[in-house]
Amino acid sequence: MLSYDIGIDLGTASILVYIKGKGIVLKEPSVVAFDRDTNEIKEIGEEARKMIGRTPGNIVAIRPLRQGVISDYDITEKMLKYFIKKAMGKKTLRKPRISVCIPSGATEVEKKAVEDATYQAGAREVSIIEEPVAAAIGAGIDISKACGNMIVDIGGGTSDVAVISLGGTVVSTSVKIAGDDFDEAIVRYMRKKHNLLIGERTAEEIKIAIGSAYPRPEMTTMDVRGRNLVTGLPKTMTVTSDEMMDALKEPAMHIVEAVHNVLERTPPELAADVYERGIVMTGGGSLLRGLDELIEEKTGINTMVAEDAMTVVATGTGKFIEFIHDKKKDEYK
Ligand SMILES: Nc1ncnc2c1ncn2[C@@H]1O[C@H](COP(=O)(O)OP(=O)(O)OP(=O)(O)O)[C@@H](O)[C@H]1O
Repeated sequence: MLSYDIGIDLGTASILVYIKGKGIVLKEPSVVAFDRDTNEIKEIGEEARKMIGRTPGNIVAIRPLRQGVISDYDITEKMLKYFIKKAMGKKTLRKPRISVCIPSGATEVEKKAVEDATYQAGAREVSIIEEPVAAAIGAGIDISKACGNMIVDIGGGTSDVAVISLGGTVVSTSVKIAGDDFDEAIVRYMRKKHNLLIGERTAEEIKIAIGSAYPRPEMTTMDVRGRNLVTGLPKTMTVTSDEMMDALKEPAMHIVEAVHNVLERTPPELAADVYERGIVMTGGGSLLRGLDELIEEKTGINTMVAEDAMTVVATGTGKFIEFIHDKKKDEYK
């Protein structure tokens, strides 16, 4: 019978769906637009995102997940249902097995809420996986061994740092400093240093184009348009990658501190494994230029960014189903 194994990366910013044998089939913003008067859902995902700031008063666009955890249960359930249906298409005969990943800091109550919502959304079997474990599987690390691996997963709203071994998290921390904070730091820098007001979208563009956390061999520049706070008029000015390094220093160092904090609490044997095997970075935020070099310099541990850093969590979540089934088979042997 036609059935699917599905992995869902339930992110604050976006939802990714992985189907075994097909790869990533869906990537959409985790946004829902609904009518406040009738409680009726108007749009979900990309269409809902387009409605932000453009809706009449009674229609509101919300992100039902905050820091990767359900803040509005009913809406999350409907959103999950919608994405699962959209990802699977029409030809399914049997309910899918679904694994969903949640941040390592989530509570039991939050875990249960995600699990219930997924069952309600039409799953035959649900497994909940912690984000760093999913990231490790997605990055191709064999997590079934008694060997320490460090994952630094930097998303939009949260960064998870974890040492995992034998399929579970041994030590971890979750900090609310990630990709979006880099954007905010750039907005603040431009206002303070240049009296230029820029939006967060522009800040993100600057970050991706010339942002850096570590000195580059050559300086790059970018023309930035904003509003001069003194005259109130539009203004274009050139910013350099060196300036952006200055702007991003503080949030980047927060992430380094989180890595230090986890290393300090890691049992010696596992710490030795991490020193030997290196640190693997995942998530969109890890794509900031030089962040790997900064972590490497400050910890003395070889650090690399995983291939397809933005999709490894979703891929790993999907592959987790095979992992737990293999594990169950081993237990019955
Ligand atoms: N090339 C790039 N350089 C720097 N940052 C990038 C790049 N591409 C994407 N990002 C940043 O990655 C972040 C989004 O990452 P991701 O999609 O992994 O987050 P998420 O999983 O939705 O969030 P969370 O894990 O917090 O729930 C955004 O802040 C975005 O600006």
